[in-house]
Amino acid sequence: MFIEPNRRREPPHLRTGWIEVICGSMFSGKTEELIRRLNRTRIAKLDVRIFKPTLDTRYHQYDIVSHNATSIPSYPVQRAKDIANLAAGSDVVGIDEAQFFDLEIIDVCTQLANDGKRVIIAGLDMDFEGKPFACMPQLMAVAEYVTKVHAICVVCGDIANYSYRLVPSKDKVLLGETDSYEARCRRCFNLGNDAGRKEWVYEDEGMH
Ligand SMILES: Nc1ncnc2c1ncn2[C@@H]1O[C@H](COP(=O)(O)OP(=O)(O)O)[C@@H](O)[C@H]1O
Ligand SMILES: Cc1cn([C@H]2C[C@H](O)[C@@H](COP(=O)(O)O)O2)c(=O)[nH]c1=O
Ligand SMILES: [Zn+2]
Repeated sequence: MFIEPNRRREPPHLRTGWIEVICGSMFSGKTEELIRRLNRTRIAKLDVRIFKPTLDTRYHQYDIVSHNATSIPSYPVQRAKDIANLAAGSDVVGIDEAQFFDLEIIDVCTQLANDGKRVIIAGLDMDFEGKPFACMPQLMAVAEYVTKVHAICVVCGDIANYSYRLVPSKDKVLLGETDSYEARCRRCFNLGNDAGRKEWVYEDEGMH
């Protein structure tokens, strides 16, 4: 589990910010982990501002909602630079679905951290083809802390690192959930449609 650095007692002129990236495949718990960290900052009575791209309307227009139905209110914004203005005066900035923001999000997060804020940003590290997704590699490079979380492969039960697309679209951006994506391990992702569903044979016992 990520343990937060405790730097609250620094006087404001000495306060340094930092960037935390939470990344992984779909269903890996990125949003749950983001919400967990943000809730703790609210308990600490810090001024927290939370953002998501307007594009992400899957579960709710305003709230950030996990696949497990935990949620937290957010400001939907169209462009990364909108965050810079709306975050003025805050202590902590939370951002979900980072992969959908324009590349300016890297400079925006850097400036917020330079201004002494804690920036917690979650996003998909890879797209449906297993390629790095938009701003995510650069964000991981400039972050102080990177947490990679994993889902469970729905084909074989191993640790899943990939988001396998079940529908034929080749568009980079295609919103969806279990209707259009599966969490898969490396092997089952590479096998594609040939990946067989789990059917264990215990040789010792001759059981299925
Ligand atoms: N294949 C899976 N592996 C792990 N969790 C899954 C899977 N499918 C659904 N879930 C659910 O998704 C939750 C994580 O959701 P969420 O935090 O929204 O993930 P992410 O933001 O990474 O897509 C888990 O707690 C679990 O209830
Ligand atoms: C792999 C992949 C995903 N998407 C979309 C699908 C979902 O709407 C989000 C990811 O949400 P999550 O909180 O991580 O589950 O991204 C996409 O547009 N393109 C892709 O390649
Ligand atoms: Zn697998």
